Amino acid sequence: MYGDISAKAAHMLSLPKVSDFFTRLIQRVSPKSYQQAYGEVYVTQKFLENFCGDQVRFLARSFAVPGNHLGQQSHGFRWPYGPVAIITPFNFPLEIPVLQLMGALYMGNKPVLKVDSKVSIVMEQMLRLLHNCGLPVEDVDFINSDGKTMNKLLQEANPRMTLFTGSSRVAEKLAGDLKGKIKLEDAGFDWKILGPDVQQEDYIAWVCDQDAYACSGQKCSAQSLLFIHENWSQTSLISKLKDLAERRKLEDLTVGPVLTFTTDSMLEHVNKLLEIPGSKLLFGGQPLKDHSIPSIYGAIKPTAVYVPLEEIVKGKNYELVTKEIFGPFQIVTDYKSSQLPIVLDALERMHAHLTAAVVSNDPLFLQARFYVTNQVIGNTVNGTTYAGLRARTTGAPQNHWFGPAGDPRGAGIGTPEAIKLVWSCHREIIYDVGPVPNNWEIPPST
Ligand SMILES: NC(=O)c1ccc[n+]([C@@H]2O[C@H](COP(=O)([O-])OP(=O)(O)OC[C@H]3O[C@@H](n4cnc5c(N)ncnc54)[C@H](O)[C@@H]3O)[C@@H](O)[C@H]2O)c1
Repeated sequence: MYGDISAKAAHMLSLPKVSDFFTRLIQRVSPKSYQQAYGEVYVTQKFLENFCGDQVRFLARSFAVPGNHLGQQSHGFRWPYGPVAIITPFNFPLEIPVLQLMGALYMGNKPVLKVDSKVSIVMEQMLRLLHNCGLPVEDVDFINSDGKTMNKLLQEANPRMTLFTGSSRVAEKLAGDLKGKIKLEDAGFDWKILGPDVQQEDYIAWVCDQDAYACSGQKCSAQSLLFIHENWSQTSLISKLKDLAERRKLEDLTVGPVLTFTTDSMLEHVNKLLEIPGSKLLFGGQPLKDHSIPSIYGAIKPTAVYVPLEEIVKGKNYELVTKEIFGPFQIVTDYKSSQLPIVLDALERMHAHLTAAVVSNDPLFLQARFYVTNQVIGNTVNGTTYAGLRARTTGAPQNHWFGPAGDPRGAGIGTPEAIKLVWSCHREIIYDVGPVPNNWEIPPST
């Protein structure tokens, strides 16, 4: 049934009239450019296409292992949790709730869904579309509430599993309140390393701009810290980055309102960083002008602050530098080859290992081998890591696993592996039907 629902819903979302409706609805509540909002609709549609036909059935593929005697065999099953909850943030009003909701349903659960109330109209409309495509109305409960009310509901209803996507603060609170019966997709302080091989400067500057500033930096995968190898100092990468950032404008929402930080709080953060010795403002650092964005939201120009590497790793600065600012903001630093171990130490100390990019086509730089201690991939743990010249931190489509690593509570989104991991548990049924051998006698007690 869910294969059929997915096929119909994928078809509906492929109709220009419908995809345009959802794109514009997303834009109304989560300010981003048309292209970025459309990206959500597109990924959602492709995800639904992936689970048409028998693909939902195949998600629950089981296996059997021969037993010790005739009639015995063990079967491993992916088993649903039953009553589950899904909590999702404001920044992806369609993609995150649809992908997680359908994953929960595909694996046979009964979910209650709570989307951030600022943006939940998008999912309300999408549920109507899904009902129209055959989703039985009793299969999903949809609640609109604030966080406090949802917290109470979870504690009273006691779902067997809750999937939380949002800030680390709420994630940790819920992990305690729900006694660990939770999977998390929480904050990202995502980094990118430009390796020693300098090439394709324009392309790499463009990807950096998109990663840091698209959706005004309000993606959990947004580039927050950029490490640039000293070989790039001969290039005009920074000035290109500045030019690209300055192209962004409020009129088309290529930069726009920040929903969870005010202008003052972001500028105060910039000023605190500028007190660190050797740091400097590369560009931005000013409020947006000529707008009517209410002051409870933030509105700043795309901003980059340079902080020297040796200052970043100092105890007193580290926490400040690695604070997630959910807005158009990034830290930039540089490093020499001999300083790679310091870079790796800075990455290791981060608490949220979500996305990362290692921009290099030098395989020895990318890979770690046990006798080379300072290479990147083998020394880091981020769940979604892009490696190679075209590496990015954002843009993970439905065909890439997206989620943190290194935390047993870490969830994933999008792929069959993510769905099976998050929305089902392993159950083994050992069939042992006999026959009991004809000559069997009661053995001595053991
Ligand atoms: N890892 C990921 O996949 C991912 C994806 C998107 C966003 N994020 C993170 O989300 C954050 C931004 O989103 P946000 O500001 O909406 O996050 P948030 O934590 O404030 O809210 C997330 C959701 O939790 C609800 N909530 C808040 N308090 C709650 C409580 N006590 N009990 C139950 N529910 C509660 C909110 O109403 C909302 O629906 C950033 O930190 C970002 O990195 C992570």
